[in-house]
Amino acid sequence: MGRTAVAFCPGHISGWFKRADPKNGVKGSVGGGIVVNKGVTSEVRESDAMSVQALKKEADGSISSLFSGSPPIEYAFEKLGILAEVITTTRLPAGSGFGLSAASLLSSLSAANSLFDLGLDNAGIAKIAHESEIKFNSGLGDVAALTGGGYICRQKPGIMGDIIRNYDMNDSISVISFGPLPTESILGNPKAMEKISSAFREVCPKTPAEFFEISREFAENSGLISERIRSVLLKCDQNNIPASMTMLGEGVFAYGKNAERILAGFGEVYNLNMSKYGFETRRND
Ligand SMILES: Nc1ncnc2c1ncn2[C@@H]1O[C@H](COP(=O)(O)OP(=O)(O)O)[C@@H](O)[C@H]1O
Ligand SMILES: CC(C)(COP(=O)(O)O)[C@@H](O)C(=O)O
Repeated sequence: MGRTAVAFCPGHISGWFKRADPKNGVKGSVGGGIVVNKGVTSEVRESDAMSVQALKKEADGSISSLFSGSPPIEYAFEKLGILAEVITTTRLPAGSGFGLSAASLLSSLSAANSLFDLGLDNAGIAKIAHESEIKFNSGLGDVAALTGGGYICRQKPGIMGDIIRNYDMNDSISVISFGPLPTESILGNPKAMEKISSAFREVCPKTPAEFFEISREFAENSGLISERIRSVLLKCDQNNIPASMTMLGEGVFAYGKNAERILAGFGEVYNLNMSKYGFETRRND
């Protein structure tokens, strides 16, 4: 069996976003989100063929297969001229607004950097990951968000854009997901993106409460809230629990110690905390 390397990248829940104006040349988005402590662990193994296997860790600790093949990762590895067997593992549901496309890219590239001694730094890895996300419409701002931790406000697009990071989101974040909302299906829908742009406000939160207020106002104006999301949001409102829709996934994220109990009435709840750190470049240590 060939040599292997392993790396982790946190997830990222977007609360609000807007695609950046391509006129300024830098592709991506502006908006706000939370870097969360659960994400993707990637194992990269030397191989004479490229392959990607995505696995999910279930609540009982068992491992199930999510899917095989990941165009964004395969593209990034091809750009680097490397072949490898990549195995990603996550506790979180794919395609559900946790930024797992970005997290799987960053963790697998970080592990590859170590395994093949590529000499890339954080910015070098983020650049390739961001380029892959944009090419496959699998995300716009998650890579930039995951270059650090906290709850954030991205004021300029791209991985070198201005990002305000706050770190006082100390209570738990509970999330329920009713199923995937393939990011590309929204980003590739001009009408949906027009409504999303009109819902966007150029404001940045100073507190966790403000973060959820901005997120919720955006979600309400985005046209994306489904009936199932609406029923969860109403229950959270009745219990004074800050909550909004996970962007882009058919789910709800809610804040504070009482949130888990309220969300549990609707299905499986993922318990998360804000992560103080983003992805870490594994060097050839
Ligand atoms: N855990 C994962 N492992 C490997 N590739 C992934 C993973 N999650 C997402 N991807 C890749 O990113 C693409 C888009 O995923 P997306 O719907 O954006 O998920 P998310 O909303 O969690 O970012 C997927 O089709 C897949 O190619
Ligand atoms: C919201 C989204 C465009 C997609 O996020 P996800 O579905 O989690 O990949 C994100 O990349 C952002 O720019 O904020």
